[in-house]
Amino acid sequence: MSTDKKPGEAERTAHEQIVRRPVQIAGVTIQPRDSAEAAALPVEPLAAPVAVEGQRCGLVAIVGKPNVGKSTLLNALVGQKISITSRKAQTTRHRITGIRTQGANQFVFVDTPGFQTIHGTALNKSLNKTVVGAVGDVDLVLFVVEAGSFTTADAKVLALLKPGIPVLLVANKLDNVHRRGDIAPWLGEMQERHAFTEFFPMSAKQPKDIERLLGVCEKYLPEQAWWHGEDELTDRSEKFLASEMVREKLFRLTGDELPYTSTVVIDKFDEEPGRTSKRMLRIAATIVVEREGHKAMVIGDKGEKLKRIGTETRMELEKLLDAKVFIELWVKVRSGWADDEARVRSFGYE
Ligand SMILES: Nc1nc2c(ncn2[C@@H]2O[C@H](COP(=O)(O)OP(=O)(O)OP(=O)(O)O)[C@@H](O)[C@H]2O)c(=O)[nH]1
Repeated sequence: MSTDKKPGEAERTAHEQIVRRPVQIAGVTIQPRDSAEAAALPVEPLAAPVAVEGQRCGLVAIVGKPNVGKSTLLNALVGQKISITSRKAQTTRHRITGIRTQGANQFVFVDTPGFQTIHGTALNKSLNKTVVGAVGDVDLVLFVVEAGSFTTADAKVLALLKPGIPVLLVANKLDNVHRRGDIAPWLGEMQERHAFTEFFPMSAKQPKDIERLLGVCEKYLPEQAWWHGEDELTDRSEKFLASEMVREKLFRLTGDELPYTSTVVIDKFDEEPGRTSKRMLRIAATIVVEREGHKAMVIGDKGEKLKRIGTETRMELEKLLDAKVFIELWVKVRSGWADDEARVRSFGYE
């Protein structure tokens, strides 16, 4: 065997050397492409990533019934808006990963749609599947409820949690509780319901509470190398974030009249060479509603509402993506899409 080293080869880590042998991942043997010599070596299972000293990294799921503040909490924990929030229940429809790297710790958060208990549509079945998938294999679950309250809808979410995974009870919206003395007996009742590892009364709108919560979550992260780069905020695409942003403005600006079954499809997401150093994005999106009446509601008087949805989305996306954004919005009526499984999938739901 030749001992000649190419320049720089001496600096290779032990982990890189192992990857150059044939390896088995999920039962499949993968041959290295560049070395016939290495291919002759015995096949070895791929070693786990070598932990960089002191690094911790783990998955934290955020679960709870609709409207308890999960997305607000995720955005605050990540320190950037990546999940949409609104006063209207059931705005979160996808599993969203938010990443926060702080000191030696990398928290990978998974936000889930509020568990749907009322309607049995194809859309709601798909949303519930996302929740069950998200809580299966994580290091910690943040079970979010409104402080002082526990309803049947909360109980249904709690019943989904698998034994063996630590669950922290996040009693959110503490700022809405005027009689703080009521919280201690309520926590006692909660203790009876589930073996929560910790109780955390807080407000997702209080930066101090967010820092304290990160401190508590830290000890549940296993010691292992980070999965994401230090600057990464989310694993969702910019296109996805754009559709979520349109959806948020849509719900915020149409108030309670527009049913939550309205959705947004991105038809075009193109990056064009800008004249300055700033990136330039050209986006076209269609808002899909169920009835002609909803379409009129979204367009508004002389197109005023749709124009505002477009302007507010553009302003927020320009900040988030650090780019100049042009956005064009359309509204289409597709009756019964939330009941149609094929259509639910074609709109990007699992
Ligand atoms: N007063 C108060 N309001 C909060 C707090 N956290 C969230 N909210 C509000 O609660 C509402 C719902 O918040 P979201 O973060 O959208 O809730 P969600 O649980 O993600 O909702 P779904 O997407 O329906 O599952 C919004 O109006 C938030 O501003 C809090 O700590 N205090």
